[in-house]
Formats: sequence, C-alpha cells, structure tokens
Amino acid sequence: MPETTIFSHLSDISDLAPSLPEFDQQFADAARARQAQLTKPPGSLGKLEELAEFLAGWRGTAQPEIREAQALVFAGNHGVCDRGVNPFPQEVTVQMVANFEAGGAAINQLCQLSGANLSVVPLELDRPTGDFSTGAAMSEKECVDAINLGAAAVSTSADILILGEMGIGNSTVAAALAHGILGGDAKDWVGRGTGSDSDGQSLKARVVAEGVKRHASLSPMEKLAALGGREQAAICGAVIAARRARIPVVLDGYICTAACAPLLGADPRLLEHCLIGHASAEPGHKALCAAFDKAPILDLGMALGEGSGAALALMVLRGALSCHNGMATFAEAGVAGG
Ligand SMILES: O=C(O)c1ccc[n+]([C@@H]2O[C@H](COP(=O)([O-])O)[C@@H](O)[C@H]2O)c1
Ligand SMILES: Cc1cc2nc[nH]c2cc1C
Repeated sequence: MPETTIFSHLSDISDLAPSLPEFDQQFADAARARQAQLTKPPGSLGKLEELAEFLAGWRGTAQPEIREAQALVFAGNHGVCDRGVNPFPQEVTVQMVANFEAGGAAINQLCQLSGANLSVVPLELDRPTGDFSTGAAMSEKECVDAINLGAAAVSTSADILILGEMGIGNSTVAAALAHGILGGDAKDWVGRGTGSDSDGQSLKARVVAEGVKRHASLSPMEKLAALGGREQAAICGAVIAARRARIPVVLDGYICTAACAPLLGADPRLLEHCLIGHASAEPGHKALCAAFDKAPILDLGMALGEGSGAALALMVLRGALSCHNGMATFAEAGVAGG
C-alpha cells in the first residue's frame, strides 16, 4: 500500500470518530483562567477569548502559538457544467490555478498578509467528474483517491490549516451536497455563485433537485462520491488528517463548508476541530452554518472562495493569540481590580 493511501473505503471515514484525538478541556480551562487574569475587563475581548480557548484545547497547551500556518486550495472540474449551470467557462479553473501559481489571485495576497504558506493542489482538471444529475460524479475509488490526496497534502507540523477551493460549477455541487445531506428545498441551497441570474439559479435548483433525488438512498459519504467533486473530497481528507495531528482547521465559505456536509452527516464529531472563517454571501451558507452549529468568524459579504475568507480569519486568530500570550496580567502590570 503506498504511504499516501490512508483510506480504502468511504465507510472507513464514517467509523473514524472514536479513534480521533479529542478537544482537551484541561488546556482550554487553563487558557480561560489566564484570560481572567489579563489586564482587561472580564470578557471584553469577546470572541477572541473563545478562539484562544478553542486553540488551546485542540493544540494541547494553555498558550498556543501559530508558528506555521498552512493554506491548501484544492481545484477540481465538474461534469455538471454540461448542464449550463455556470456563467464562467470551465477552463477558468485551470487558468485560475495558473494565476494562483503566479501569485496574482486574491488568496495569494491574503496568505502573504496573514502569514500562511499557500499550496495549490489541482485534481485532474483535464478529467472532470461525471454529471451528478445523470449518474454518479465519482466512483468510490475516485472519491477515496481524492480524499487520500487531500489528507496527504496536510503538513503535520502546521499549527493551523486554512482550507479553500477553486472549481467552476462547484456552487451547484455545494448546493447538491447541502440539499442531499440536510434536506429542505433545492432552491434554498442555490445562489448566484459567480453571477448566475434568476433564470440561471432556477436551472441550478432543478439540476440539484434531480441529482439529489437520483442519489437519495445513499449514505452521507456515498453522497460525497455521487454528488461531490474531487476538491470536495480532498477537503474532507484534509480535515481528517488535520484532526489526527490535532491541527485546528479554518474552513472558507459556502463551497468549503458544504464540502464537509458529508462528514457532518456521517458523524458531527469529525468536525469538532473546525472553524468557519467567514459568512459567505451565498444565501445557503447561513443554514449550513446553523446545521454545523458554528458561527462564522467574519461577515464581510464575500463570495469568492479560494480560501480567501479563511485566510482573513487567520488574522483574527493571530490577534486572539497575540493578546492571549502577550498581555500582562493584573499582578504583572500592577493594575488594580484584577
Ligand atoms: O465559497 C463561497 O462562498 C463561494 C461562493 C460563490 C462562488 N465561489 C467560487 O466560485 C466558483 C463557483 O461558482 P460557479 O458559479 O462556477 O458555480 C468556485 O471557484 C468557488 O470558489 C465561492
Ligand atoms: C475569476 C474567478 C476567480 C475565482 N476564484 C474562485 N472562484 C473563482 C471564479 C472566477 C470566475
């Protein structure tokens, strides 16, 4: 078995949660106790305090640091583009990968600013998945191969993992995964993507409804193969590999969160180490975040993908830890009232 092969079957993942590292409440409590001693009114750093405690519990230390931040952007192409669901042509995926590699995309600027090491992982862009509305997007083997590639891309020495994606047509794939796992109406999970008008969105909703109906009897991980794409599968693999190394994950927007819906459906414990970087302008993201029981860190009206909102959220995490580790306590600073 090659070293990078971690999973052989989709069912390997559904059964994984009990064997994975868990949040260590002892270190989170120690971080909370430190927060209470820092020179500020109790709770005045709001969510920054919660984030410091979250990172402490997952990293297994009362004073976690982000020395190495890894950003992974997975790119894939989708057979469902044959249905005309995407305003931009499919070749934009490979062209944007070239742009990432040349440093010209938004994610390059935001990773540079936030101090993340960016790697772009194109996944067989010249061989799109099948059209999920007429058959399975991927076989189990194709899906497991992409999961394993995603897992192998994670640097186990990282302190935090930023995840993003690029794939023309994948807002339709995201809607299909969300609808397929969480139910509701197809149209509630469909949005503009890269700029679909109302007719385009109606078409997307019809295509999503057809696909979800076709694959309705499958398990959540089987739905990842049937409705998803390679970048969605790779995101799932990276999430699991990060968990094994106790690395907290920052998911990006709608597409990236929806990619993890099969993990949620399989076992919500698989996502306990994940944060959601920002609230996407895609309308379905709100319900998705509610189903994940996670509040996005930022809400800036963005809908770009690429990991851009997650890279921005990294700066908030850095802010949380700068205060947590660098501030003086009341006793150290001789400030009264602590
Ligand atoms: O993640 C999001 O919140 C998001 C929302 C809308 C669009 N996108 C990006 O736009 C592309 C998918 O849009 P579309 O219209 O081609 O399905 C894909 O490359 C995503 O990275 C991403
Ligand atoms: C130009 C462009 C850049 C993107 N980045 C992520 N998705 C994208 C889609 C398009 C069309």
